Amino acid sequence: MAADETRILILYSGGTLGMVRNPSKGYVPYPGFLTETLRTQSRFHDPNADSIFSWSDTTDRYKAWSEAYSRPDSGTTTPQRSSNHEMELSTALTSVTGSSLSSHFQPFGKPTRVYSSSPDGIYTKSAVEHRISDDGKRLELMLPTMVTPYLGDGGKKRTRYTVLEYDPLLDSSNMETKDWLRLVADIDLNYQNFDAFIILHGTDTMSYTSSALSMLLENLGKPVVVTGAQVPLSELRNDAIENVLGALVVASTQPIAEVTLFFASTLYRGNRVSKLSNSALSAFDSPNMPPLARAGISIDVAWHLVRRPTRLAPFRAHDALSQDVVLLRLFPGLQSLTVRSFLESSPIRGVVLHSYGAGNAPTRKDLLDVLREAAERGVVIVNISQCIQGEVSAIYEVGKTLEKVGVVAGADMTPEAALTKLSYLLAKKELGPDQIRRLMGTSLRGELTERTQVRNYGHDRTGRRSSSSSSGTATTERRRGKRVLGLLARILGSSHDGGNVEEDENEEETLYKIKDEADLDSLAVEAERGILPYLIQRSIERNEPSTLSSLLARQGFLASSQPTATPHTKTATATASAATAASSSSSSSSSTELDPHSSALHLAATLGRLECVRLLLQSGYNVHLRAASHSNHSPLYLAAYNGHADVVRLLRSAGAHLLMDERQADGQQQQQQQQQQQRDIWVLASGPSRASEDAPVSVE
Ligand SMILES: NC(=O)C[C@H](N)C(=O)O
Repeated sequence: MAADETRILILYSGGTLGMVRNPSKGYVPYPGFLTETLRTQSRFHDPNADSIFSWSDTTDRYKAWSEAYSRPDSGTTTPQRSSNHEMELSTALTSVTGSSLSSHFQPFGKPTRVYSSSPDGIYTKSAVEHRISDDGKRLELMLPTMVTPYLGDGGKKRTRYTVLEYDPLLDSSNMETKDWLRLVADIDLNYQNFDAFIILHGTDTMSYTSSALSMLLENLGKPVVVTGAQVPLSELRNDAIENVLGALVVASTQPIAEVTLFFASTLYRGNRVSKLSNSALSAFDSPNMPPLARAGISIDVAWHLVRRPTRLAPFRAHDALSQDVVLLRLFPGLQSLTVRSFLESSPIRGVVLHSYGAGNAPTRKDLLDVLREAAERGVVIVNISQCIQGEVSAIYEVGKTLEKVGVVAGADMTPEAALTKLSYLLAKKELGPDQIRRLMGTSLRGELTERTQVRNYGHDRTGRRSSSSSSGTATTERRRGKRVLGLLARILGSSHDGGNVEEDENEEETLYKIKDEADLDSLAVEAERGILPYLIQRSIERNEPSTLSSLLARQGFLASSQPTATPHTKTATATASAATAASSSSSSSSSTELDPHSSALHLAATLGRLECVRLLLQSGYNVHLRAASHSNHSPLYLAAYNGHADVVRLLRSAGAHLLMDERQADGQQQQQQQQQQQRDIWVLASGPSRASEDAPVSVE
């Protein structure tokens, strides 16, 4: 596979988007329909890059295409409709195998290897070959691929994808816990061979699935985008095309290594969404957190909200969920007897309690006694609010009473996130109820806003800059800003190597005689915006980890306190418009964001700067990305190619693996590199990297 292609695996579990109307049963998912629809539309599949989509980037190219393809004998983009439908269909079908219509039915692209964790649960009709593995546990398929027209990056990249279609396809109301585990197992089996994953899913339980997947996929280094539609592809007017195409583009072009949900031009964190409408095309919202991105005229990503793994740990797919969990919604008049029999009649180990308002419940002793007894038996009870927006904060006495009987606050989690997180934690045998209670109030995958987070990041939950939080750190930040300017002067002005510039504050003060503090603030930030990437590069070249460390800290702060470009939530109408107003004055692509396309890690890997590589990984630089400036290679390949075994080892411990085309290239490389030492490094770079199974639950 070429390095200019992003490779995506689509796991198609079902849902409205691929349904066809059955006269007696209503909409039903129909095997093969979705893949065929995508294959026959050139915006989704353009194997020879000869569709109008690949040739309309300039007028000259369109003219050339038009002259070649619009001659009277060249056919049209859709089959002509005749008055006789039967005849038209049979003519079209004959033509598929013949020649005249073949341009409308593009052949599939070259097949690729895909694994399925469920040997009996796959639609194999379009597979070129398939066989059950010797241990009977998985299905190995050669699946044909589809490839988009060239997109983004100046038209030099395109996306090659393949669809692994589940059988039976499910209306998502029929999804169960085992189906989530299956999706996770399939991502795990195919993790190294693809750059990103898309899950096509019904909307009804999509937010449960995206929440569960976010918990089960730990230290994720690649995008996993869940999407679906309200209106199926089989309808002329539908939202499936926009959603699938949008998910493909976002997954291919934005290195957001999280489980996300893309719907109606909006990308949400997967564990922050709920389905709020069954009639609007914009069916989802993320009431307690702004979206991660909006696909408007351009794709605006709120990079300061995007999570990046900062632990040196490989990707890990978890394979267990507890089903002993329930949702319990309070309502006026709820009888304690009902709750008691509910809690005692089944093997319940976890309860998500839907309380009122800011986490309030009746203070009736009989009801509280039932909850206390359950908590004492080890049942973990988590309090979240019935309100769509807001958090549980125990500001009223009635709320505090719940805490006293052992109910823990679930902050601003959605019911879907709270339930699936509880189910994930209860499946961990090594965790006792108290540990689970503590973890339920801690952010594992960005599913809740921790109070300290609000203070540290200087944003409230609608994404506005929080003024109260920023003032406390202003002085420190001003000092750090000056320090960076000092570093800048030192690096640019001096030819001597090394030296710990960071500690030398007096010298910096003399370098910068500041007259007007307010001017300095904006000047310093502007200067840093422009110069930080360059300084980072220079500190790597000069192998100065301590300088790099302070530059990265500064970059991290500026990225997290980015005042805006934050796409707002729909539910927070009032505050959202304030957020939009605040954001309108600033650019959405400020370079103070941690540049996701930066090649700093590639440079450090190439030069063998071990400590710099470690610092970059701990600052959230993605271990899998290719860099155009480094022949489209991953950091791991560059470290191996340049013979830096220690860096290879470090990258492997952070989950790096050679990309598909690099694995093919490494064989040739080994042949050229005769020395034993060089051969060893490629073995090191391509060996298996698995997270240890008994690693403790991590708070990322
Ligand atoms: N729009 C949809 O996909 C709804 C469908 N019932 C499902 O969840 O599968």
